[in-house]
Amino acid sequence: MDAYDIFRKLSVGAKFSREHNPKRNHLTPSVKVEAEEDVAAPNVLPKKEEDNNGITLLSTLKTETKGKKRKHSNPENDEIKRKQLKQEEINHYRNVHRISVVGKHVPEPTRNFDDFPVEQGIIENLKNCGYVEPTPVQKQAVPIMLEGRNLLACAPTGSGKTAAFLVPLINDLKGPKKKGFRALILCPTRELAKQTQRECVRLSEGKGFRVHIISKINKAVAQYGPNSSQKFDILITTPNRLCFLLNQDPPAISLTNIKWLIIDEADKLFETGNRGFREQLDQILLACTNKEKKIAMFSATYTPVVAKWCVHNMKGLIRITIGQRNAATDSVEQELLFVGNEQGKLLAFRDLVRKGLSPPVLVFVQSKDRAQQLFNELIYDGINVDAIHADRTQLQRDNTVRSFREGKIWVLICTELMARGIDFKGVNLVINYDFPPSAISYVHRVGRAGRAGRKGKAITFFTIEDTVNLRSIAHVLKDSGCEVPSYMLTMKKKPKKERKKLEKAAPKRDEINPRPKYELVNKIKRR
Ligand SMILES: Nc1ncnc2c1ncn2[C@@H]1O[C@H](COP(=O)(O)OP(=O)(O)OP(=O)(O)O)[C@@H](O)[C@H]1O
Repeated sequence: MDAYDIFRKLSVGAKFSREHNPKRNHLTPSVKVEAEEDVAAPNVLPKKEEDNNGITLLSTLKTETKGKKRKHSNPENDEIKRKQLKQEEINHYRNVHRISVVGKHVPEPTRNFDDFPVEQGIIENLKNCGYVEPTPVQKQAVPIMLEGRNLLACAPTGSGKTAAFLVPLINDLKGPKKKGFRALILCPTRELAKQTQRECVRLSEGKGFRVHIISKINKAVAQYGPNSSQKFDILITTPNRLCFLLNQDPPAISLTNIKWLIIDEADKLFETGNRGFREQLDQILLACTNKEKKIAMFSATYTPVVAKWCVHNMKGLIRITIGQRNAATDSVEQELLFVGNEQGKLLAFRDLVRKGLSPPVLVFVQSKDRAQQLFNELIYDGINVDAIHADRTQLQRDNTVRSFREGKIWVLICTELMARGIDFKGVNLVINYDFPPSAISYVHRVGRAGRAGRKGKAITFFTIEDTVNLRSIAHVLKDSGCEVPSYMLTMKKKPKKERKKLEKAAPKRDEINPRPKYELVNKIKRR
């Protein structure tokens, strides 16, 4: 009996199925070799996708499964395979943290603070701030800036963008030098500049940097002028103040040694007209003559004009976006409340107070006058309230911000001045008493609550006159997972001209509870 006979005897009654024999697939050499070779073949190198600007989309790595097959793996193929697996792992990590990148040779995101290739002292400072893990924008922006790359970063409000640019900047400047300013951080408001200065001092503790903010113009003219000792390192300022110094004859400040130019709230600084800073920005850019300088732009909102400028003017640019572009932070519960008319707003506000407000609360109005009018109303309701706007002196503004931070003021009425960047910890509620002038403004305003992962709430009053932007703002709410009536989403889109008009000038509104003049005067006097 040969082997064949033995097999037949043993297998009587047994059925063999090609499909259900697991060993077959496992052992069939052709299948196994094919799979291995497809991955290792040279034609599976990351497929480059050129976007409109000729930039490579690295996060869209694809694996081609068809192509030339090689019978034997070699070290070169193994290296390609290793690189590809690594890239897939990086892509996965980015997806988990909702990081998208556009650019060539984008460095991989850093997982933990201890992995940041920066001086240990800076890591200690981060930990001393109570930060446990880098936020997504920090994970990706820090390694990019550490490689000295130009960057445009868009990440939600309250997601830690300030530390994302300060950490690499502090590390790169190494220590104090007598070379004049080597880093310039531009912010749209003085309040934001002060806040950034505080964070910079905290994160650079132990380094001995001189972190300046232009507060008194006259003092600055003497301090930074041609006869200065150049003992400066980092300048944080608003464009207007800086341009004032640049416009002196001779210029009262030199930006020739600027190595890092950081533009915070970039889309605001790129706005034209009297509400924006475009002209000033152009002048500042011209004054930063160092050819080696790097530029990093940050904002919670994205506008095409900024992206276009960056693509054309920033060599080797990398763009990063965290989450969905121009979306409100998802840690804020948002509500749109129809209040009929101006009187309805005051009633609705008082109703909220009656039901119980949990401070701190920020209330946005569209103008200085209306901030004062609302203040005049609320102060007599026994609410611990104050107002901040451009007509108040610098000292008053500083005191108000401090009192609000310290919890001495519970309700702070403010204008668009405070919409961007200001980090009041633990703001529980934002009330848009006056409807925001645009969806972008809405995103920034509601972003004063729900910062650094905390929860918050935003209520936006609207009247029959606020329909121009209702649809786009309703979409922002919907995109961040909040409920909105379907009619708002399907409303007819208003012409761009009307929307632009609103961005430039606030609509006319009835005074907040007009009263006989003598009564108002008495109230203000008693303040
Ligand atoms: N890694 C971190 N872990 C925890 N908290 C952090 C971390 N990084 C920053 N923060 C805190 O998060 C808060 C928001 O940070 P930051 O002001 O930088 O936000 P932002 O992204 O610039 O917001 P905006 O767009 O409104 O300007 C701050 O209170 C900051 O101290």
